[in-house]
Amino acid sequence: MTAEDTRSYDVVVIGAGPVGENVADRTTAAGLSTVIVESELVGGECSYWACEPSKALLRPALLRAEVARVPGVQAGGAPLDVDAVLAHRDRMAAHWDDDGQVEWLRTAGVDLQRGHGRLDGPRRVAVSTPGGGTVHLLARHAVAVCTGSTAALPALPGLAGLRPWTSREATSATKPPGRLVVVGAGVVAAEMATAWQALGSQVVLLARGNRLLPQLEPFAGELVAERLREAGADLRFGVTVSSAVRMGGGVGVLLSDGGRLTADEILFATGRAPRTGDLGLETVGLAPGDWLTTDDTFTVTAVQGDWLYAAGDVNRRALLTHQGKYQARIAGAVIAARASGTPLDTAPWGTHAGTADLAAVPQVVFTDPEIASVGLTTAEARRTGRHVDVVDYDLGHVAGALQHDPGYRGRARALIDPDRRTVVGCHFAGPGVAELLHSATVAIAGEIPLERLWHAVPPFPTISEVWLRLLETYRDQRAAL
Ligand SMILES: Cc1cc2nc3c(=O)[nH]c(=O)nc-3n(C[C@H](O)[C@H](O)[C@H](O)COP(=O)(O)OP(=O)(O)OC[C@H]3O[C@@H](n4cnc5c(N)ncnc54)[C@H](O)[C@@H]3O)c2cc1C
Ligand SMILES: NC(=O)c1ccc[n+]([C@@H]2O[C@H](COP(=O)([O-])OP(=O)(O)OC[C@H]3O[C@@H](n4cnc5c(N)ncnc54)[C@H](O)[C@@H]3O)[C@@H](O)[C@H]2O)c1
Repeated sequence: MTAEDTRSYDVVVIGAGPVGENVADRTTAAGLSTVIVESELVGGECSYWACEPSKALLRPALLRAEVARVPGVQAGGAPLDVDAVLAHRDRMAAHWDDDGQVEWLRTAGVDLQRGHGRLDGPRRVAVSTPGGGTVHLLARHAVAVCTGSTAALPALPGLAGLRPWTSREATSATKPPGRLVVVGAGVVAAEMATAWQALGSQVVLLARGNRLLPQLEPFAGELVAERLREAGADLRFGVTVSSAVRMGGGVGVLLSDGGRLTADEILFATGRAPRTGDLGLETVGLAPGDWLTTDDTFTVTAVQGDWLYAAGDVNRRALLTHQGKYQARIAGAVIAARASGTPLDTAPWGTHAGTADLAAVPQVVFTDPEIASVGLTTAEARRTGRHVDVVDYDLGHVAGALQHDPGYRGRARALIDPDRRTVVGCHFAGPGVAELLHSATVAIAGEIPLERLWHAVPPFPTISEVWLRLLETYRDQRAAL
Protein backbone atom coordinates (compact mmCIF):
# COMPACT_ATOMS: atom_id res chain seq x y z
CA MET A 1 0.00 0.00 0.00
CA THR A 2 1.61 3.32 -1.07
CA ALA A 3 1.03 6.66 0.67
CA GLU A 4 -0.81 8.07 -2.37
CA ASP A 5 -3.27 5.18 -2.27
CA THR A 6 -4.44 5.83 1.27
CA ARG A 7 -6.47 8.81 2.49
CA SER A 8 -8.13 9.51 5.82
CA TYR A 9 -11.47 11.28 6.26
CA ASP A 10 -13.85 11.76 9.15
CA VAL A 11 -16.64 10.14 7.11
CA VAL A 12 -16.71 7.83 4.08
CA VAL A 13 -20.03 7.49 2.26
CA ILE A 14 -20.46 4.62 -0.24
CA GLY A 15 -23.01 5.43 -2.95
CA ALA A 16 -23.81 8.90 -4.30
CA GLY A 17 -27.53 8.48 -4.88
CA PRO A 18 -29.93 11.00 -3.32
CA VAL A 19 -29.39 9.43 0.09
CA GLY A 20 -25.58 9.29 0.06
CA GLU A 21 -25.46 12.87 -1.21
CA ASN A 22 -27.60 14.00 1.73
CA VAL A 23 -25.56 12.14 4.36
CA ALA A 24 -22.40 13.70 2.91
CA ASP A 25 -23.99 17.16 2.83
CA ARG A 26 -24.98 16.96 6.49
CA THR A 27 -21.66 15.63 7.76
CA THR A 28 -19.72 18.19 5.71
CA ALA A 29 -21.98 20.97 7.02
CA ALA A 30 -21.14 19.76 10.54
CA GLY A 31 -17.45 20.32 9.83
CA LEU A 32 -16.51 16.66 9.23
CA SER A 33 -14.27 15.94 6.23
CA THR A 34 -16.28 13.64 3.95
CA VAL A 35 -15.61 11.63 0.82
CA ILE A 36 -18.33 9.97 -1.26
CA VAL A 37 -17.64 6.92 -3.45
CA GLU A 38 -19.66 6.35 -6.63
CA SER A 39 -19.32 3.54 -9.17
CA GLU A 40 -21.78 4.85 -11.78
CA LEU A 41 -23.44 8.28 -11.93
CA VAL A 42 -23.58 10.80 -9.09
CA GLY A 43 -27.31 11.19 -8.42
CA GLY A 44 -28.07 7.46 -8.31
CA GLU A 45 -30.98 5.41 -9.55
CA CYS A 46 -33.53 8.11 -8.74
CA SER A 47 -32.04 10.72 -11.09
CA TYR A 48 -31.38 8.54 -14.14
CA TRP A 49 -33.43 5.31 -14.07
CA ALA A 50 -36.22 5.77 -11.52
CA CYS A 51 -38.12 8.78 -10.12
CA GLU A 52 -37.04 11.49 -12.57
CA PRO A 53 -37.38 9.72 -15.94
CA SER A 54 -40.47 7.75 -14.87
CA LYS A 55 -42.33 10.86 -13.73
CA ALA A 56 -41.29 12.65 -16.92
CA LEU A 57 -42.91 9.84 -18.94
CA LEU A 58 -46.00 9.82 -16.73
CA ARG A 59 -46.81 13.52 -16.43
CA PRO A 60 -47.87 13.91 -20.11
CA ALA A 61 -49.78 10.62 -19.92
CA LEU A 62 -51.73 11.65 -16.80
CA LEU A 63 -52.38 15.17 -18.03
CA ARG A 64 -53.69 13.85 -21.34
CA ALA A 65 -56.03 11.45 -19.55
CA GLU A 66 -57.32 14.22 -17.27
CA VAL A 67 -57.73 16.76 -20.04
CA ALA A 68 -59.75 14.26 -22.06
CA ARG A 69 -62.30 14.20 -19.21
CA VAL A 70 -62.68 17.98 -18.81
CA PRO A 71 -65.41 19.43 -21.05
CA GLY A 72 -64.44 21.87 -23.75
CA VAL A 73 -60.73 21.12 -23.96
CA GLN A 74 -60.38 20.44 -27.66
CA ALA A 75 -56.99 18.68 -27.63
CA GLY A 76 -58.23 16.23 -25.01
CA GLY A 77 -58.19 12.99 -26.96
CA ALA A 78 -55.12 13.67 -29.11
CA PRO A 79 -52.36 11.06 -28.98
CA LEU A 80 -49.13 11.96 -27.23
CA ASP A 81 -46.23 13.32 -29.26
CA VAL A 82 -43.93 10.41 -28.42
CA ASP A 83 -40.71 12.06 -29.60
CA ALA A 84 -41.45 15.17 -27.54
CA VAL A 85 -42.23 13.11 -24.43
CA LEU A 86 -39.04 11.07 -24.80
CA ALA A 87 -36.99 14.25 -25.37
CA HIS A 88 -38.54 15.71 -22.20
CA ARG A 89 -37.68 12.48 -20.35
CA ASP A 90 -34.08 12.73 -21.59
CA ARG A 91 -33.79 16.28 -20.27
CA MET A 92 -35.27 15.28 -16.89
CA ALA A 93 -32.67 12.49 -16.69
CA ALA A 94 -29.98 15.10 -17.46
CA HIS A 95 -29.12 13.05 -20.58
CA TRP A 96 -27.51 10.50 -18.17
CA ASP A 97 -24.71 12.98 -17.49
CA ASP A 98 -23.82 13.76 -13.87
CA ASP A 99 -21.82 16.98 -14.36
CA GLY A 100 -24.49 19.03 -12.56
CA GLN A 101 -24.52 16.76 -9.52
CA VAL A 102 -20.72 16.56 -9.42
CA GLU A 103 -20.65 20.35 -9.35
CA TRP A 104 -23.17 20.31 -6.48
CA LEU A 105 -20.88 17.99 -4.48
CA ARG A 106 -18.00 20.38 -5.12
CA THR A 107 -19.94 23.42 -3.87
CA ALA A 108 -21.11 21.44 -0.82
CA GLY A 109 -17.45 20.69 -0.01
CA VAL A 110 -17.72 16.90 -0.43
CA ASP A 111 -14.83 15.01 -2.08
CA LEU A 112 -15.80 12.53 -4.80
CA GLN A 113 -13.97 9.25 -5.35
CA ARG A 114 -15.11 7.43 -8.46
CA GLY A 115 -15.03 3.63 -8.38
CA HIS A 116 -16.54 0.59 -6.71
CA GLY A 117 -16.31 0.75 -2.92
CA ARG A 118 -16.01 -2.28 -0.63
CA LEU A 119 -15.73 -2.46 3.13
CA ASP A 120 -12.29 -3.70 4.10
CA GLY A 121 -12.64 -4.26 7.82
CA PRO A 122 -13.82 -1.77 10.46
CA ARG A 123 -13.73 1.89 9.34
CA ARG A 124 -11.93 1.00 6.08
CA VAL A 125 -13.15 1.16 2.48
CA ALA A 126 -11.20 -0.04 -0.56
CA VAL A 127 -12.19 1.55 -3.85
CA SER A 128 -11.44 -0.12 -7.20
CA THR A 129 -11.02 2.89 -9.44
CA PRO A 130 -11.99 3.14 -13.13
CA GLY A 131 -8.27 3.30 -13.98
CA GLY A 132 -7.69 -0.14 -12.46
CA GLY A 133 -6.07 1.05 -9.22
CA THR A 134 -7.18 0.79 -5.61
CA VAL A 135 -7.69 3.69 -3.21
CA HIS A 136 -7.86 2.93 0.50
CA LEU A 137 -10.11 5.24 2.50
CA LEU A 138 -9.85 5.29 6.29
CA ALA A 139 -12.78 6.70 8.26
CA ARG A 140 -12.08 8.34 11.63
CA HIS A 141 -15.75 8.40 12.66
CA ALA A 142 -18.15 6.70 10.27
CA VAL A 143 -18.79 4.74 7.10
CA ALA A 144 -22.28 5.24 5.68
CA VAL A 145 -23.53 2.62 3.21
CA CYS A 146 -26.02 4.20 0.80
CA THR A 147 -25.72 1.78 -2.12
CA GLY A 148 -29.44 1.54 -2.85
CA SER A 149 -31.18 -1.37 -4.54
CA THR A 150 -31.37 -3.07 -7.90
CA ALA A 151 -34.16 -4.89 -9.74
CA ALA A 152 -34.86 -8.37 -8.34
CA LEU A 153 -35.58 -10.87 -11.12
CA PRO A 154 -37.42 -14.17 -10.72
CA ALA A 155 -35.35 -17.36 -11.05
CA LEU A 156 -36.50 -18.34 -14.54
CA PRO A 157 -34.57 -20.69 -16.80
CA GLY A 158 -32.59 -18.88 -19.53
CA LEU A 159 -32.99 -15.42 -18.03
CA ALA A 160 -29.64 -14.13 -19.32
CA GLY A 161 -30.54 -14.94 -22.93
CA LEU A 162 -33.97 -13.36 -22.51
CA ARG A 163 -32.49 -9.89 -21.89
CA PRO A 164 -35.67 -8.66 -20.17
CA TRP A 165 -36.40 -5.05 -19.35
CA THR A 166 -35.97 -4.01 -15.73
CA SER A 167 -36.91 -0.59 -14.36
CA ARG A 168 -33.73 0.74 -16.00
CA GLU A 169 -34.84 -0.09 -19.56
CA ALA A 170 -38.46 0.83 -18.77
CA THR A 171 -37.37 4.35 -17.84
CA SER A 172 -34.71 4.89 -20.51
CA ALA A 173 -36.07 3.12 -23.64
CA THR A 174 -35.78 5.15 -26.82
CA LYS A 175 -39.03 3.97 -28.43
CA PRO A 176 -42.26 2.33 -27.28
CA PRO A 177 -42.30 -1.43 -27.89
CA GLY A 178 -45.29 -2.51 -29.99
CA ARG A 179 -46.33 -5.11 -27.37
CA LEU A 180 -45.00 -4.96 -23.82
CA VAL A 181 -45.56 -7.67 -21.21
CA VAL A 182 -45.29 -6.25 -17.68
CA VAL A 183 -44.74 -8.82 -14.93
CA GLY A 184 -45.67 -7.62 -11.42
CA ALA A 185 -48.42 -5.64 -9.75
CA GLY A 186 -46.48 -3.20 -7.60
CA VAL A 187 -45.67 0.45 -8.08
CA VAL A 188 -43.17 0.04 -10.93
CA ALA A 189 -45.54 -2.28 -12.83
CA ALA A 190 -48.54 0.03 -12.42
CA GLU A 191 -46.63 3.20 -13.32
CA MET A 192 -44.73 1.75 -16.29
CA ALA A 193 -47.86 0.04 -17.67
CA THR A 194 -49.61 3.43 -17.49
CA ALA A 195 -46.76 5.26 -19.21
CA TRP A 196 -46.07 2.84 -22.07
CA GLN A 197 -49.75 2.16 -22.79
CA ALA A 198 -50.21 5.94 -23.15
CA LEU A 199 -47.13 6.14 -25.38
CA GLY A 200 -48.63 3.65 -27.82
CA SER A 201 -47.55 0.20 -26.61
CA GLN A 202 -50.10 -2.58 -26.19
CA VAL A 203 -49.47 -3.55 -22.57
CA VAL A 204 -50.30 -6.96 -21.11
CA LEU A 205 -49.83 -6.90 -17.33
CA LEU A 206 -49.43 -10.19 -15.47
CA ALA A 207 -50.19 -10.08 -11.74
CA ARG A 208 -49.67 -13.24 -9.72
CA GLY A 209 -52.09 -12.02 -7.04
CA ASN A 210 -55.66 -10.84 -7.43
CA ARG A 211 -55.08 -7.08 -7.54
CA LEU A 212 -52.81 -4.20 -8.43
CA LEU A 213 -50.82 -2.30 -5.79
CA PRO A 214 -51.32 -4.97 -3.12
CA GLN A 215 -49.43 -2.97 -0.47
CA LEU A 216 -52.04 -0.23 -0.57
CA GLU A 217 -55.75 0.01 0.27
CA PRO A 218 -57.71 -2.25 -2.14
CA PHE A 219 -59.62 0.66 -3.71
CA ALA A 220 -56.32 2.09 -5.02
CA GLY A 221 -55.55 -0.92 -7.20
CA GLU A 222 -59.19 -1.26 -8.27
CA LEU A 223 -59.39 2.31 -9.58
CA VAL A 224 -56.01 2.07 -11.35
CA ALA A 225 -56.99 -1.25 -12.95
CA GLU A 226 -60.27 0.28 -14.16
CA ARG A 227 -58.49 3.20 -15.83
CA LEU A 228 -55.71 1.04 -17.28
CA ARG A 229 -58.31 -1.21 -18.90
CA GLU A 230 -60.16 1.83 -20.26
CA ALA A 231 -56.84 2.95 -21.75
CA GLY A 232 -56.62 -0.40 -23.58
CA ALA A 233 -54.23 -2.40 -21.37
CA ASP A 234 -54.84 -6.12 -20.94
CA LEU A 235 -54.65 -6.96 -17.20
CA ARG A 236 -54.48 -10.58 -16.14
CA PHE A 237 -54.63 -11.67 -12.49
CA GLY A 238 -53.60 -14.91 -10.81
CA VAL A 239 -51.06 -15.68 -13.50
CA THR A 240 -47.33 -15.39 -13.95
CA VAL A 241 -44.50 -16.40 -16.27
CA SER A 242 -43.35 -20.03 -16.32
CA SER A 243 -40.70 -19.45 -18.97
CA ALA A 244 -39.78 -16.88 -21.57
CA VAL A 245 -37.35 -16.87 -24.49
CA ARG A 246 -36.07 -14.24 -26.86
CA MET A 247 -36.80 -15.23 -30.44
CA GLY A 248 -36.15 -13.10 -33.50
CA GLY A 249 -37.00 -9.52 -32.64
CA GLY A 250 -39.25 -10.34 -29.69
CA VAL A 251 -40.03 -12.63 -26.78
CA GLY A 252 -42.20 -15.71 -26.42
CA VAL A 253 -43.80 -16.19 -23.01
CA LEU A 254 -45.31 -19.33 -21.49
CA LEU A 255 -47.77 -18.50 -18.71
CA SER A 256 -48.45 -20.43 -15.50
CA ASP A 257 -52.01 -21.10 -16.71
CA GLY A 258 -50.70 -22.75 -19.90
CA GLY A 259 -51.37 -19.71 -22.09
CA ARG A 260 -48.80 -18.21 -24.44
CA LEU A 261 -47.95 -14.65 -25.38
CA THR A 262 -45.59 -13.01 -27.83
CA ALA A 263 -44.33 -9.49 -27.32
CA ASP A 264 -41.56 -7.12 -28.32
CA GLU A 265 -40.30 -6.69 -24.76
CA ILE A 266 -40.93 -8.12 -21.31
CA LEU A 267 -40.51 -5.99 -18.18
CA PHE A 268 -39.91 -7.64 -14.83
CA ALA A 269 -41.19 -5.24 -12.17
CA THR A 270 -40.88 -7.86 -9.48
CA GLY A 271 -39.35 -5.96 -6.57
CA ARG A 272 -35.89 -4.90 -5.44
CA ALA A 273 -32.73 -6.48 -4.01
CA PRO A 274 -30.08 -4.65 -1.93
CA ARG A 275 -26.82 -3.64 -3.65
CA THR A 276 -24.70 -5.38 -1.06
CA GLY A 277 -23.53 -8.49 -2.94
CA ASP A 278 -20.05 -7.12 -3.66
CA LEU A 279 -19.62 -4.68 -0.78
CA GLY A 280 -17.12 -6.49 1.46
CA LEU A 281 -19.78 -7.14 4.11
CA GLU A 282 -17.97 -10.36 5.05
CA THR A 283 -15.01 -8.25 6.28
CA VAL A 284 -17.19 -6.82 9.07
CA GLY A 285 -19.02 -10.04 9.94
CA LEU A 286 -22.11 -9.56 7.76
CA ALA A 287 -23.47 -11.70 4.94
CA PRO A 288 -23.02 -10.45 1.37
CA GLY A 289 -26.30 -9.75 -0.39
CA ASP A 290 -28.28 -9.01 2.79
CA TRP A 291 -30.33 -5.91 3.51
CA LEU A 292 -28.59 -3.86 6.23
CA THR A 293 -30.75 -3.70 9.34
CA THR A 294 -30.39 -0.54 11.39
CA ASP A 295 -31.91 0.99 14.49
CA ASP A 296 -33.72 4.32 14.37
CA THR A 297 -30.39 6.19 14.34
CA PHE A 298 -29.47 4.32 11.11
CA THR A 299 -26.58 2.56 12.88
CA VAL A 300 -26.17 -1.02 11.60
CA THR A 301 -27.23 -3.08 14.60
CA ALA A 302 -25.14 -6.21 13.95
CA VAL A 303 -21.79 -4.35 13.92
CA GLN A 304 -20.15 -3.19 17.16
CA GLY A 305 -18.69 0.26 17.72
CA ASP A 306 -21.31 2.59 16.25
CA TRP A 307 -19.26 3.38 13.15
CA LEU A 308 -21.28 1.67 10.37
CA TYR A 309 -24.48 3.34 9.14
CA ALA A 310 -26.94 2.39 6.39
CA ALA A 311 -29.52 4.75 4.91
CA GLY A 312 -31.89 4.65 1.95
CA ASP A 313 -33.10 1.62 0.01
CA VAL A 314 -30.28 -0.56 1.35
CA ASN A 315 -31.79 -0.69 4.86
CA ARG A 316 -35.22 -1.70 3.48
CA ARG A 317 -37.13 0.61 5.86
CA ALA A 318 -38.89 2.52 3.05
CA LEU A 319 -37.76 2.32 -0.57
CA LEU A 320 -38.51 5.92 -1.44
CA THR A 321 -36.25 8.85 -2.25
CA HIS A 322 -37.82 11.36 0.14
CA GLN A 323 -37.80 8.87 3.01
CA GLY A 324 -34.17 7.92 2.31
CA LYS A 325 -33.22 11.58 2.34
CA TYR A 326 -35.01 11.98 5.68
CA GLN A 327 -32.94 9.06 6.98
CA ALA A 328 -29.81 10.72 5.56
CA ARG A 329 -30.47 13.98 7.41
CA ILE A 330 -30.88 12.06 10.66
CA ALA A 331 -27.89 9.75 10.06
CA GLY A 332 -25.76 12.83 9.29
CA ALA A 333 -26.87 14.46 12.55
CA VAL A 334 -26.16 11.24 14.50
CA ILE A 335 -22.64 10.94 13.02
CA ALA A 336 -21.93 14.60 13.81
CA ALA A 337 -23.27 14.29 17.38
CA ARG A 338 -21.23 11.17 18.10
CA ALA A 339 -18.11 12.77 16.60
CA SER A 340 -18.43 15.76 18.92
CA GLY A 341 -19.46 13.74 21.96
CA THR A 342 -22.94 15.31 22.08
CA PRO A 343 -25.62 13.03 23.60
CA LEU A 344 -28.20 11.71 21.15
CA ASP A 345 -31.89 12.56 21.35
CA THR A 346 -33.37 9.20 20.37
CA ALA A 347 -36.83 9.57 21.92
CA PRO A 348 -39.65 9.09 19.37
CA TRP A 349 -39.69 12.12 17.05
CA GLY A 350 -36.35 13.22 18.55
CA THR A 351 -33.60 14.86 16.46
CA HIS A 352 -31.74 11.55 16.18
CA ALA A 353 -34.61 9.08 15.61
CA GLY A 354 -36.17 8.15 12.27
CA THR A 355 -39.63 7.80 13.81
CA ALA A 356 -41.43 8.80 10.61
CA ASP A 357 -40.19 5.57 8.97
CA LEU A 358 -42.45 3.72 11.39
CA ALA A 359 -45.41 6.09 11.61
CA ALA A 360 -45.72 8.35 8.60
CA VAL A 361 -44.18 7.25 5.28
CA PRO A 362 -45.86 9.16 2.44
CA GLN A 363 -45.99 7.72 -1.06
CA VAL A 364 -47.54 8.92 -4.29
CA VAL A 365 -48.11 6.47 -7.14
CA PHE A 366 -48.26 8.46 -10.36
CA THR A 367 -50.92 6.42 -12.11
CA ASP A 368 -54.33 7.38 -13.49
CA PRO A 369 -55.76 8.10 -11.00
CA GLU A 370 -53.00 9.20 -8.64
CA ILE A 371 -52.70 7.25 -5.42
CA ALA A 372 -51.48 9.06 -2.31
CA SER A 373 -50.96 7.20 0.90
CA VAL A 374 -49.37 7.83 4.30
CA GLY A 375 -49.26 5.95 7.58
CA LEU A 376 -51.06 2.81 8.60
CA THR A 377 -53.18 0.81 6.15
CA THR A 378 -56.17 -1.28 7.22
CA ALA A 379 -54.22 -4.47 6.38
CA GLU A 380 -51.30 -3.38 8.60
CA ALA A 381 -53.69 -2.47 11.41
CA ARG A 382 -55.25 -5.94 11.16
CA ARG A 383 -51.86 -7.67 10.98
CA THR A 384 -50.47 -5.82 14.01
CA GLY A 385 -53.70 -6.03 16.01
CA ARG A 386 -53.94 -2.27 16.25
CA HIS A 387 -57.45 -1.02 16.94
CA VAL A 388 -58.44 1.77 14.54
CA ASP A 389 -61.65 3.33 13.29
CA VAL A 390 -61.92 3.46 9.49
CA VAL A 391 -63.64 6.39 7.76
CA ASP A 392 -64.36 6.30 4.02
CA TYR A 393 -65.54 9.02 1.71
CA ASP A 394 -66.33 9.03 -2.02
CA LEU A 395 -64.18 11.80 -3.49
CA GLY A 396 -66.67 12.04 -6.35
CA HIS A 397 -69.05 13.71 -3.88
CA VAL A 398 -66.67 16.54 -3.02
CA ALA A 399 -67.62 19.82 -4.73
CA GLY A 400 -63.97 20.71 -5.42
CA ALA A 401 -63.37 17.32 -7.03
CA LEU A 402 -66.34 17.83 -9.35
CA GLN A 403 -64.90 21.21 -10.38
CA HIS A 404 -61.66 19.38 -11.13
CA ASP A 405 -63.48 16.85 -13.32
CA PRO A 406 -67.29 16.55 -13.47
CA GLY A 407 -66.97 12.77 -13.78
CA TYR A 408 -64.45 12.55 -10.91
CA ARG A 409 -63.81 9.02 -9.63
CA GLY A 410 -61.90 8.71 -6.37
CA ARG A 411 -61.90 7.53 -2.80
CA ALA A 412 -60.51 8.66 0.54
CA ARG A 413 -59.92 6.67 3.69
CA ALA A 414 -58.72 7.84 7.09
CA LEU A 415 -57.64 5.54 9.91
CA ILE A 416 -58.20 7.03 13.33
CA ASP A 417 -56.85 6.02 16.71
CA PRO A 418 -60.08 6.20 18.75
CA ASP A 419 -58.29 6.57 22.09
CA ARG A 420 -55.82 9.29 21.18
CA ARG A 421 -58.28 10.77 18.64
CA THR A 422 -55.56 11.31 16.04
CA VAL A 423 -55.23 10.28 12.40
CA VAL A 424 -52.79 7.36 11.96
CA GLY A 425 -53.30 6.59 8.27
CA CYS A 426 -54.69 8.46 5.27
CA HIS A 427 -55.19 7.15 1.74
CA PHE A 428 -56.48 8.97 -1.32
CA ALA A 429 -57.12 7.81 -4.88
CA GLY A 430 -58.14 10.30 -7.54
CA PRO A 431 -56.82 12.84 -10.03
CA GLY A 432 -54.88 15.62 -8.30
CA VAL A 433 -54.58 13.97 -4.89
CA ALA A 434 -50.75 13.92 -4.92
CA GLU A 435 -50.53 17.48 -3.67
CA LEU A 436 -53.13 16.73 -0.97
CA LEU A 437 -50.95 14.17 0.72
CA HIS A 438 -48.70 16.44 2.71
CA SER A 439 -51.68 17.72 4.71
CA ALA A 440 -52.22 14.15 5.89
CA THR A 441 -48.52 13.65 6.64
CA VAL A 442 -48.54 16.81 8.78
CA ALA A 443 -51.68 15.61 10.62
CA ILE A 444 -50.08 12.21 11.37
CA ALA A 445 -46.52 13.34 12.20
CA GLY A 446 -47.93 16.24 14.25
CA GLU A 447 -50.39 13.92 16.02
CA ILE A 448 -52.96 16.69 15.64
CA PRO A 449 -56.09 15.92 17.70
CA LEU A 450 -59.35 15.68 15.73
CA GLU A 451 -60.76 18.52 17.85
CA ARG A 452 -58.07 20.81 16.41
CA LEU A 453 -58.41 19.46 12.86
CA TRP A 454 -61.98 20.82 12.82
CA HIS A 455 -60.37 24.26 12.92
CA ALA A 456 -58.23 23.56 9.83
CA VAL A 457 -60.71 24.85 7.25
CA PRO A 458 -60.25 23.52 3.68
CA PRO A 459 -60.89 26.10 0.95
CA PHE A 460 -64.00 25.78 -1.24
CA PRO A 461 -64.13 24.35 -3.88
CA THR A 462 -60.97 22.25 -3.65
CA ILE A 463 -60.37 18.51 -3.34
CA SER A 464 -59.02 19.27 0.19
CA GLU A 465 -62.63 19.62 1.32
CA VAL A 466 -62.48 15.87 1.72
CA TRP A 467 -60.85 16.56 5.10
CA LEU A 468 -64.08 18.18 6.34
CA ARG A 469 -66.18 15.36 4.87
CA LEU A 470 -64.01 12.73 6.61
CA LEU A 471 -64.38 14.55 9.95
CA GLU A 472 -68.15 14.86 9.50
CA THR A 473 -68.48 11.21 8.50
CA TYR A 474 -66.48 10.11 11.54
CA ARG A 475 -68.56 12.33 13.84
CA ASP A 476 -71.78 10.81 12.44
CA GLN A 477 -70.36 7.28 12.60
CA ARG A 478 -69.52 7.75 16.31
CA ALA A 479 -72.89 9.32 17.06
CA ALA A 480 -74.65 6.34 15.50
CA LEU A 481 -72.85 3.87 17.81
C1 LIG B 1 -38.85 2.91 -11.71
C2 LIG B 1 -38.72 3.51 -10.34
C3 LIG B 1 -39.39 4.67 -10.05
C4 LIG B 1 -39.30 5.24 -8.79
N1 LIG B 1 -40.00 6.38 -8.53
C5 LIG B 1 -39.94 6.93 -7.31
C6 LIG B 1 -40.66 8.12 -7.01
O1 LIG B 1 -41.39 8.65 -7.84
N2 LIG B 1 -40.55 8.64 -5.78
C7 LIG B 1 -39.77 8.07 -4.82
O2 LIG B 1 -39.70 8.59 -3.72
N3 LIG B 1 -39.07 6.94 -5.08
C8 LIG B 1 -39.13 6.36 -6.29
N4 LIG B 1 -38.41 5.24 -6.56
C9 LIG B 1 -37.51 4.71 -5.52
C10 LIG B 1 -36.19 5.50 -5.52
O3 LIG B 1 -35.60 5.43 -6.81
C11 LIG B 1 -35.25 4.95 -4.48
O4 LIG B 1 -35.90 4.88 -3.23
C12 LIG B 1 -34.02 5.85 -4.36
O5 LIG B 1 -33.32 5.93 -5.57
C13 LIG B 1 -33.11 5.33 -3.25
O6 LIG B 1 -32.01 6.16 -3.13
P1 LIG B 1 -30.61 5.59 -2.60
O7 LIG B 1 -29.68 6.75 -2.58
O8 LIG B 1 -30.83 4.79 -1.39
O9 LIG B 1 -30.16 4.55 -3.73
P2 LIG B 1 -29.82 4.76 -5.26
O10 LIG B 1 -30.58 5.87 -5.87
O11 LIG B 1 -29.95 3.41 -5.86
O12 LIG B 1 -28.29 5.20 -5.26
C14 LIG B 1 -27.28 4.32 -4.85
C15 LIG B 1 -25.97 4.73 -5.50
O13 LIG B 1 -24.93 3.93 -4.98
C16 LIG B 1 -24.05 3.55 -6.01
N5 LIG B 1 -23.37 2.32 -5.59
C17 LIG B 1 -23.93 1.12 -5.32
N6 LIG B 1 -23.02 0.26 -4.88
C18 LIG B 1 -21.83 0.94 -4.89
C19 LIG B 1 -20.50 0.59 -4.52
N7 LIG B 1 -20.21 -0.61 -4.04
N8 LIG B 1 -19.53 1.53 -4.65
C20 LIG B 1 -19.82 2.75 -5.12
N9 LIG B 1 -21.06 3.15 -5.46
C21 LIG B 1 -22.05 2.25 -5.33
C22 LIG B 1 -24.98 3.36 -7.21
O14 LIG B 1 -24.26 3.43 -8.42
C23 LIG B 1 -25.96 4.51 -7.01
O15 LIG B 1 -25.50 5.68 -7.65
C24 LIG B 1 -38.50 4.63 -7.80
C25 LIG B 1 -37.81 3.44 -8.08
C26 LIG B 1 -37.93 2.88 -9.33
C27 LIG B 1 -37.18 1.61 -9.62
N1 LIG C 1 -43.99 6.59 -7.15
C1 LIG C 1 -43.19 5.98 -6.29
O1 LIG C 1 -43.07 6.36 -5.14
C2 LIG C 1 -42.42 4.78 -6.72
C3 LIG C 1 -42.42 4.39 -8.05
C4 LIG C 1 -41.75 3.24 -8.39
C5 LIG C 1 -41.07 2.52 -7.44
N2 LIG C 1 -41.08 2.93 -6.17
C6 LIG C 1 -40.42 2.12 -5.12
O2 LIG C 1 -39.66 1.12 -5.72
C7 LIG C 1 -39.84 -0.09 -5.02
C8 LIG C 1 -39.85 -1.21 -6.00
O3 LIG C 1 -41.06 -1.25 -6.75
P1 LIG C 1 -41.52 -2.60 -7.45
O4 LIG C 1 -42.83 -2.34 -8.11
O5 LIG C 1 -40.40 -3.16 -8.24
O6 LIG C 1 -41.67 -3.57 -6.21
P2 LIG C 1 -42.94 -3.94 -5.32
O7 LIG C 1 -42.39 -4.72 -4.19
O8 LIG C 1 -43.79 -2.75 -5.07
O9 LIG C 1 -43.81 -4.90 -6.26
C9 LIG C 1 -43.29 -6.10 -6.74
C10 LIG C 1 -44.41 -6.87 -7.39
O10 LIG C 1 -43.86 -7.97 -8.07
C11 LIG C 1 -44.59 -9.15 -7.74
N3 LIG C 1 -43.67 -10.27 -7.89
C12 LIG C 1 -42.55 -10.53 -7.19
N4 LIG C 1 -41.96 -11.65 -7.64
C13 LIG C 1 -42.73 -12.10 -8.67
C14 LIG C 1 -42.65 -13.20 -9.55
N5 LIG C 1 -41.65 -14.06 -9.47
N6 LIG C 1 -43.61 -13.33 -10.47
C15 LIG C 1 -44.62 -12.45 -10.55
N7 LIG C 1 -44.75 -11.39 -9.76
C16 LIG C 1 -43.81 -11.22 -8.82
C17 LIG C 1 -45.07 -8.91 -6.33
O11 LIG C 1 -46.18 -9.71 -6.05
C18 LIG C 1 -45.43 -7.43 -6.40
O12 LIG C 1 -46.70 -7.24 -6.94
C19 LIG C 1 -41.12 0.02 -4.25
O13 LIG C 1 -40.87 -0.36 -2.92
C20 LIG C 1 -41.51 1.44 -4.33
O14 LIG C 1 -41.56 2.04 -3.05
C21 LIG C 1 -41.75 4.03 -5.79
